[in-house]
Amino acid sequence: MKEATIQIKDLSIGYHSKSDTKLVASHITTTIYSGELTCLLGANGVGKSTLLRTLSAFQPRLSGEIALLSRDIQDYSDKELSTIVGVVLTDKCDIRNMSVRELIGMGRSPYTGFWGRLGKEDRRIVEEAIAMVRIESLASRMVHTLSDGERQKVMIAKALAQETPVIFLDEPTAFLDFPSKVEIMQLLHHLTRTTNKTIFLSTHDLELALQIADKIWLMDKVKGISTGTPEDLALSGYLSGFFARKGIVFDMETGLFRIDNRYDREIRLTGSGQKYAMVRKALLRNGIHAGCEIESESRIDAGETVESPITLYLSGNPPRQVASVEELLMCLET
Ligand SMILES: Nc1ncnc2c1ncn2[C@@H]1O[C@H](COP(=O)(O)OP(=O)(O)OP(=O)(O)O)[C@@H](O)[C@H]1O
Repeated sequence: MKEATIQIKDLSIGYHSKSDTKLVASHITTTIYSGELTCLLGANGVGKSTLLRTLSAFQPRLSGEIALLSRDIQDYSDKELSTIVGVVLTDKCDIRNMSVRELIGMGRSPYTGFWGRLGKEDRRIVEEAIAMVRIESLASRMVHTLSDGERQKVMIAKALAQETPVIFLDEPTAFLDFPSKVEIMQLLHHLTRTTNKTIFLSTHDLELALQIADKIWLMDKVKGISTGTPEDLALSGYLSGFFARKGIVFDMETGLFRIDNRYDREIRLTGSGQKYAMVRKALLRNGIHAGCEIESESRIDAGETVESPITLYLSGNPPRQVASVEELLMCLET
């Protein structure tokens, strides 16, 4: 059953220095639920990391309330918090002389003590975390030899080994290649479903978040934080307004953003299926709007199957068959 894990009321976040206070965001009132993957989106510098660090008690709030499992987060001891909240930050840690398995084992320290020895059950949990993130091949490597993406996966496994009901992650997909981004987001989503964990992460991977997250938080300097399912945010117009820029359009049919390529030419395109779609895409990428609805003297026939040739009917020229999209684009250039 979904529960309100973290309740935030009129929260202000930012930084105190000797001379003044830098307010990053204020009047944040919202709730994070268990069994859900919540993704925090927002432009560079808007305050995502500051919010994550404040929610995980790594830095003090300026004002307002943060209740974790119905108790003010300030009232928890560090030890208590380490069994409830696991945090994965983007900061690169300079860890030397430690293997991946040992580092993930440190996720067990809330239960064993910092230098504590891992028992049989702890070791089983570590292996389980390694298997969940699919990094068996890295387990015996030394941490300082890993790539950024590999290290990111290891830090996620460490958080999983910590077995906390709440996990905060600051840009967990930042250094990952596309398949790994999808894999990690799906894994985190799956975990919320199977273990009822509360997972809250910041990301710039908009498309992935819109397709995988249960809830989206849009953070904006002027509008503050808007929250909801990706679909409700789309229907209310928040999403399209949030990322409104020249050249980006929000497609209500797919609920995703797409690049609005500008075009200065139009051409009739016939054919069907995948080949038609790919030829149309390539032409638009090159400033030519093509489609079966367009009336023009020249025409391109993309054929009916992937194997069919593409035929170019340029006015005043005999029909010309081309074998690839690349060749078609070259013909249109000349
Ligand atoms: N220690 C600090 N002291 C003062 N200001 C800070 C500190 N750390 C960050 N800031 C400022 O707070 C604001 C929010 O920064 P934050 O790192 O939270 O943004 P972000 O949304 O995570 O950005 P990005 O997407 O680029 O990672 C920025 O203006 C940043 O310069």
